[in-house]
Amino acid sequence: MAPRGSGLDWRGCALATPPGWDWPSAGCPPARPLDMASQLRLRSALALVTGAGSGIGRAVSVRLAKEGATVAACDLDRAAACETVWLLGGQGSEKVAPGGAHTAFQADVSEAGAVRRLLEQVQACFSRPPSVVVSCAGLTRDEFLLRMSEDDWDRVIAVNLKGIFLVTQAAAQALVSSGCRGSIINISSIVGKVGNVGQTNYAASKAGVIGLTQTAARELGRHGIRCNSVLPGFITTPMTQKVPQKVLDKVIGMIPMGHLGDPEDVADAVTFLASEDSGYITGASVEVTGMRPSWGGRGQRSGTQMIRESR
Ligand SMILES: CCCCCCCCCCCCC[C@@H](O)CC(=O)SCCNC(=O)CCNC(=O)[C@H](O)C(C)(C)COP(=O)(O)OP(=O)(O)OC[C@H]1O[C@@H](n2cnc3c(N)ncnc32)[C@H](O)[C@@H]1OP(=O)(O)O
Ligand SMILES: NC(=O)c1ccc[n+]([C@@H]2O[C@H](COP(=O)([O-])OP(=O)(O)OC[C@H]3O[C@@H](n4cnc5c(N)ncnc54)[C@H](O)[C@@H]3O)[C@@H](O)[C@H]2O)c1
Repeated sequence: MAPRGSGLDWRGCALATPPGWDWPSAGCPPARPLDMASQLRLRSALALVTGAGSGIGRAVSVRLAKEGATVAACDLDRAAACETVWLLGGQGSEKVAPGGAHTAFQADVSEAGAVRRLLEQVQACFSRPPSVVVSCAGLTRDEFLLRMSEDDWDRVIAVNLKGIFLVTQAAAQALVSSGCRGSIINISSIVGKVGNVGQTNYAASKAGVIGLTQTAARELGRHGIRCNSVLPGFITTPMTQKVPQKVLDKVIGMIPMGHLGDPEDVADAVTFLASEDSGYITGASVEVTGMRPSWGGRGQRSGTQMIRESR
């Protein structure tokens, strides 16, 4: 165990501290004024975020921490997860986050043993299961169907679909055995609903996430565990930076709001679903696309618009 005040967590990862914060002399970062604490929707929640090292997962981690959650930031890339914990600033000190400091974890979500160990480590670190679980870990291996390799199919299904099965199952088992309520949010994609050229593997994985989450919602509701999917459209992250510009130009032309979304737009929807503000919502698929649902449905608001109006 790293010495208290060393600025390092139990694994030796950098604890969330503001740049230049000198732990030994400065003590813990100042606690928030009480009135702000009372406004925090996720005060005392422990949130496990996979894919927390980049893009949407990093934005989700930052947003949940701002709402008072303690974040267990997991990624295949340990250094990236540690960087996210660092970015969470001093909000993770024990003074402010009752559940303990934000902490980084490394795991490959497509491996059952790694996911089992991840949940064991999180519970050992915080003495409780995560009550909020957000699966953002994912990847693309785009190619036309006529040319797609079996390996490209297998890897995308293993991470994007099996990974969410493993994390959802392990988290639900921990919550049910401890009698705790929870909110599980799985990041799918609008592609899982409408398909996309060059993405038979990815679209299948994301469609599977929707069906998995709807079924989990039916089974886990009796345990007080809600399960919902978020379906982002094109969001500006490293994942979309690989898309040929001519394709981006085509798709942007179809987006009524005329621009790609930001990771923070997705984090808004995730935070709503993580909090009691969505206490009677489960099995839902919230689209965050800058478009009307189904890419042009008439007279409906997008998920982002609904979230913003609910504030
Ligand atoms: C009314 C219903 C509308 C439905 C619209 C659906 C839009 C979906 C938007 C997706 C939002 C969510 C994405 C999110 O989940 C995160 C990601 O998945 S980001 C990655 C998204 N990936 C793609 O969109 C695939 C992009 N394409 C490629 O990577 C390559 O084209 C590839 C498939 C690898 C093939 O490469 P290759 O060099 O062999 O061919 P070209 O790139 O030259 O492409 C040949 C022609 O095909 C056109 N093309 C390719 N992909 C798309 C596409 N996704 N949508 C439309 N057209 C596409 C490309 O423009 C070329 O056309 P042309 O010959 O006219 O130049
Ligand atoms: N960016 C978009 O336009 C968009 C749209 C819809 C859905 N999504 C989904 O949102 C999620 C996050 O995407 P992003 O755009 O932030 O991508 P990103 O590439 O920026 O981040 C993905 C993160 O997942 C991690 N990861 C990959 N494989 C992993 C594994 N096996 N185990 C653990 N971690 C792993 C990566 O290291 C990375 O940090 C993905 O599931 C993606 O499919 C993205």
